[in-house]
Amino acid sequence: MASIIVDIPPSMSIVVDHPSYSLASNVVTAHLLLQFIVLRKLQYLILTDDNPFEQFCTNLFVGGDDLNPTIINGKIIAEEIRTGIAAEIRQMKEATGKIPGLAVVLVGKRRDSQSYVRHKIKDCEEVGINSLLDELPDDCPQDDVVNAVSNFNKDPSVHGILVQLPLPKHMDEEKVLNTISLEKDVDGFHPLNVGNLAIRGREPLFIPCAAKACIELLLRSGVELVGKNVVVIGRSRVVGLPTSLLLQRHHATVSVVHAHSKDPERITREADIVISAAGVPNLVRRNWLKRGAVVIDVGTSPVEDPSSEHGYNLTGDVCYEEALQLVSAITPVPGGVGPVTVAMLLSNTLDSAKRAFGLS
Ligand SMILES: Nc1nc2c(c(=O)[nH]1)N[C@@H](CN(C=O)c1ccc(C(=O)N[C@@H](CCC(=O)O)C(=O)O)cc1)CN2
Repeated sequence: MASIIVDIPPSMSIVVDHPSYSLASNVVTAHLLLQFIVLRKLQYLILTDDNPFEQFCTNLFVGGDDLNPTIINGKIIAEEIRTGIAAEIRQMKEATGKIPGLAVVLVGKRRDSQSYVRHKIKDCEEVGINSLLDELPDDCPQDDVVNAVSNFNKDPSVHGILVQLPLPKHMDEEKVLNTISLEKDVDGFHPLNVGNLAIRGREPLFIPCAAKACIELLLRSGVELVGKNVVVIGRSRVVGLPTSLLLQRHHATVSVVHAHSKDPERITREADIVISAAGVPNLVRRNWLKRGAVVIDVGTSPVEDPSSEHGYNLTGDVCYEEALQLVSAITPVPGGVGPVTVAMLLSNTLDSAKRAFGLS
């Protein structure tokens, strides 16, 4: 086992004998630890793996309960965005006599997908977007989905098309998404839109909604991104990958943690901002977080709870109660990223209609 000896002040010395000793190479931290030992008249201090050295010291000496974290309210932010979109659509209607149209293809009867699609259609109605829904059975051939998309591609009243994911296992998601016309790809999942998001100097026509929602939540909460260490947990097509790409466009230093990452706790603990999109309830515990970090929780997993109204609770990736004790800002689940994701879909659909009507 490695050890480190720090002399402070001249007559005293401190020996840290622990695997996470490298964190202690920070002399300020060592000073703080020594002060603690002297103050409490301790003979020795045991550091365990879930109580790493630096985090332990930071929590002790910078104070543990004075942070008063900001709860970032996604419902209010989404409402503000929708109000702006509704006003623009009213103006558009006055100027052109036309409104934007969104087409949704829903395959199967997954309850979560049905619920998300309902949210999308309801929010479309609220802001004045016309919505069309094509529902297909779980066991339909892939060609039926491709045909549904192709029909919407040809329909001039449709400015945005989305295929609700995930698709049933027998379908090739990539092939289906490739059939969506680039100009109507309001989810931003078409490989050309993703590729253009990844390349500096290129502009994708659409950016995936959850990625946009994360950035919107951060910027509207006054969180600076330039030069910040951001850890994105998860690398999915829907959230993790596009969010990591979009953050780089905002000049953040981005690390992506995934199922094969070694020591994800340590990597995440170094982040100023953590965006978690793993879909694993309560994955991120207190010891994953740096004091004062900003946390955006994209996870929404149903966790069984017979005492709740629907028999389950929507649970985020981040252990909320634990995180509240040391973060500076956090999004709740529900009521955080989800509603803003849908607002971003409406915004992408409006942008698409503006392009089609020559208004942008
Ligand atoms: N084609 C797509 N499929 C999927 C996407 C997507 O962006 N495009 N994302 C997710 C699901 N999703 C949108 O489709 C989504 C998830 C969650 C919410 C939301 O508002 N959640 C609420 C709670 C809702 C409830 O109570 O049921 C919240 O977090 O407060 C909206 C959209 C996968 N598929």
